[in-house]
Amino acid sequence: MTNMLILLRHGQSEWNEKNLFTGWVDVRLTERGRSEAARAGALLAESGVLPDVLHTSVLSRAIQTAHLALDSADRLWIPVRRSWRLNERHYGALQGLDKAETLQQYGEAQFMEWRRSFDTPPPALDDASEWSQAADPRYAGIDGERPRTECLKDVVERLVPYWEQEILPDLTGGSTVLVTAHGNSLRALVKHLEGISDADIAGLNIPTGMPLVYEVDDRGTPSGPGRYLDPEAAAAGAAAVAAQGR
Ligand SMILES: O=C(O)[C@@H](CO)OP(=O)(O)O
Repeated sequence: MTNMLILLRHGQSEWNEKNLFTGWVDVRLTERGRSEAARAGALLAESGVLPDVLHTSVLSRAIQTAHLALDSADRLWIPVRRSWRLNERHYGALQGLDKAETLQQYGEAQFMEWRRSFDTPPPALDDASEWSQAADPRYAGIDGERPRTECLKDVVERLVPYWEQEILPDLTGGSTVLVTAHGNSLRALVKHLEGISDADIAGLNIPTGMPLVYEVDDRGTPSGPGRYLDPEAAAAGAAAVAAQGR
């Protein structure tokens, strides 16, 4: 049996607009981000890909995106699961820094190593930082696992168990699943789904607010690469993400 999986990065956030490293900082959508999310839901409705269950991160921008998209698709009523395991990659001490200034200060090689290498995390974020999540009640239950920085490899390691134990059973049970998450948590999931190498994943960028659809078999293997419902806009959006900081 084939099962439908929709991946959706949140719409433009306040910190995407300001060009700041975001990670686990809980910023909201901009006006543009809200319309991207609503349009994503309209695309789902037009294509007849209607979600039966939603999995989101615990960050507000992904939750807002899901709500707006499901509202346009008239599917606000579907069951919802939330997990920190779908959160954006924790950006460590880069959280809150301007991308262009960081590029200028540290140079292209270091900047890209932090942004897109598979296994080099940025320096850890101090618990006393104003951008730390140390006192955030939503992470109270995961103290041993709450990161202070993460590379993409760390995200794969915390996300794949959630994919296997929580998302895949919904899919193989016959539900069309919508996952609303983030640029780097979705890069981790796409890497796992499509078997992309540690080196090649550096070149993959996920645009904001663009539904990416997979047909997945009962073992979780997709029939082919993901298909954006609006490929042209998705390519332009991905190029804009790749160019951030420049
Ligand atoms: O700042 C972030 O958390 C991410 C996604 O917005 O940025 P980048 O694309 O640079 O990894």
